[in-house]
Amino acid sequence: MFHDEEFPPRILDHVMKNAIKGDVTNVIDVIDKYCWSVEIAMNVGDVKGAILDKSFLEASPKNVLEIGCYCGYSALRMSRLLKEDAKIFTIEASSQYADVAQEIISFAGMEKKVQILRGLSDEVLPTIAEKCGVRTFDFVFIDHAKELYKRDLIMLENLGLIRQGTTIMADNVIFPGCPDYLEYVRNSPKFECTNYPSKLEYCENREDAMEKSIYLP
Ligand SMILES: C[S@@+](CC[C@H](N)C(=O)[O-])C[C@H]1O[C@@H](n2cnc3c(N)ncnc32)[C@H](O)[C@@H]1O
Ligand SMILES: [Mg+2]
Repeated sequence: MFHDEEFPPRILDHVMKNAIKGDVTNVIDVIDKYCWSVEIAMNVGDVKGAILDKSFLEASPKNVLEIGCYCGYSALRMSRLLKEDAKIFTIEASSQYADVAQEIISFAGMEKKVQILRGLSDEVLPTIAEKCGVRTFDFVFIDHAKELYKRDLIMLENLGLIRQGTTIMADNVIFPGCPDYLEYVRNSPKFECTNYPSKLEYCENREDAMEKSIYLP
């Protein structure tokens, strides 16, 4: 259901034909309408997206990291809420998906606000600070392979890429789920956690949730 490799070119084509160039909110709406009515995709979606938006606004971040860009949907959502001098760095392992995301982000006019970093997270993270000129991230959205959430959060800690007060939002903590990540953040005195129950993207009856963890080492 979630790994149709032909979805990204289809959504790109749909956006190009139906969305308004340079209108990021319209691009997001066009993607949501398509995913509700034609086919489901693994974007965070509009329902959990509203939870992401709220946490993002509360954090008011300057440097944002996303792990798992896919077609650029969540990066575009966050880009609408960015402060003037702020930027999103989003890591994507698949070059096919990264190509599509770049086209959609540019179509929406957000290419200066969102930078895609191509490669596997564990290969990108060790050099990200130097490459991107960022010391620490203020907000992190984790939404890639569920079994890697914990590993990559520990990597962010060990590399010193998160600071006192950094907000970490993790998607799909119920479905597909990331039990080892939840166990780690909830039992660590370094994180203050809040769970946001919701539904799986573009589904009305499957439970999912996001987990917010504030880093307080
Ligand atoms: C759920 S999708 C991201 C959805 C996106 N955040 C959104 O809401 O629009 C997960 C993405 O993570 C990518 N991914 C999986 N493992 C990865 C890794 N180790 N490093 C970087 N990207 C990875 C996949 O190729 C896929 O595009
Ligand atoms: Mg997700």
